[in-house]
Amino acid sequence: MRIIPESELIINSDGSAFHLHITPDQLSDKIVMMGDPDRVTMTASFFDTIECDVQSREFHTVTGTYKGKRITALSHGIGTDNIDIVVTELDALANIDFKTRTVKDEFKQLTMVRIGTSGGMQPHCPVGSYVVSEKSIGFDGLIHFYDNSKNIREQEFEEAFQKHVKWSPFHCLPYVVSADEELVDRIGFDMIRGVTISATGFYGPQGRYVRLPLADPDLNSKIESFRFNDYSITNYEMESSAIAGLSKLMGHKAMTVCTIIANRVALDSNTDYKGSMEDLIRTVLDRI
Ligand SMILES: O=P(O)(O)O[C@H]1O[C@H](CO)[C@@H](O)[C@H]1O
Ligand SMILES: O=c1cc[nH]c(=O)[nH]1
Repeated sequence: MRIIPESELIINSDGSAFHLHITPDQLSDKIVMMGDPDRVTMTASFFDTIECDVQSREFHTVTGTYKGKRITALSHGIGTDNIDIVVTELDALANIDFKTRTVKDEFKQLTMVRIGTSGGMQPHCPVGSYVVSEKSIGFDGLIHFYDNSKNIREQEFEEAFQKHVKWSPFHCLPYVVSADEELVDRIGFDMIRGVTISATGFYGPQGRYVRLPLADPDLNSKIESFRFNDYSITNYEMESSAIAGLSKLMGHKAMTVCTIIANRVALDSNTDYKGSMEDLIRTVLDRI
């Protein structure tokens, strides 16, 4: 049996995972995750009991109970590079024996729902709407570092997308992955379903022109007009592709749902989204 070296999986002296700083017993198998550490505080304010509250860098974790369910809420910060850390450490907390550094005989499946903010790319995703990422397109390239990614990637969709937008050879190959179907049906049954791009930045990589001119100023209009079967691209955010991809490779269930805070077609935005976020968090907590 492989013993995972200390350098590959760093465990702190208190027995916690290197970045998340939580111990295996502090993790529930039902997890809600979000970029903003303060959103974890908001989520925990809906809990009936709090078991632990741990803060380390941008990773804020609270485990507690909500209507009798044990749930962990945690912040992952911004970007798919953080998701590599978070999902790998969550999986390790659940499936690796930290004492023997070996993979446990029995697999524990985690359920992860990301509750985020996002920019709408279609008129039917206005500010304030909730969009479930039925599929995600990763502009980030993270999944290509792992073996077997071709088993979970939707290559016809990827090829059609690259052709339509005339994808630059300077970028990583975009990958398409689906969220967990059962989870999407259970949690997002009354929400807008769509295809979400996980971008590698908020400005240029999402086609925002502030001061630096864009390499391809027409990319967003090509993204808006792209169709594959009945799918159109609905929104931009920065993590769902890696969450869906890594979870699928590891055997966990995951999905992302976002409240739309800017619409790139209507050119409007709303920074006062606390109420809409609170409603979305409560809905996910009720349904997870
Ligand atoms: O509101 P969160 O969950 O952070 O999600 C979105 O907001 C951040 C950018 O402002 C990115 O993390 C993006 O994915
Ligand atoms: O436009 C947006 C809004 C929130 N988060 C993003 O990544 N993009």
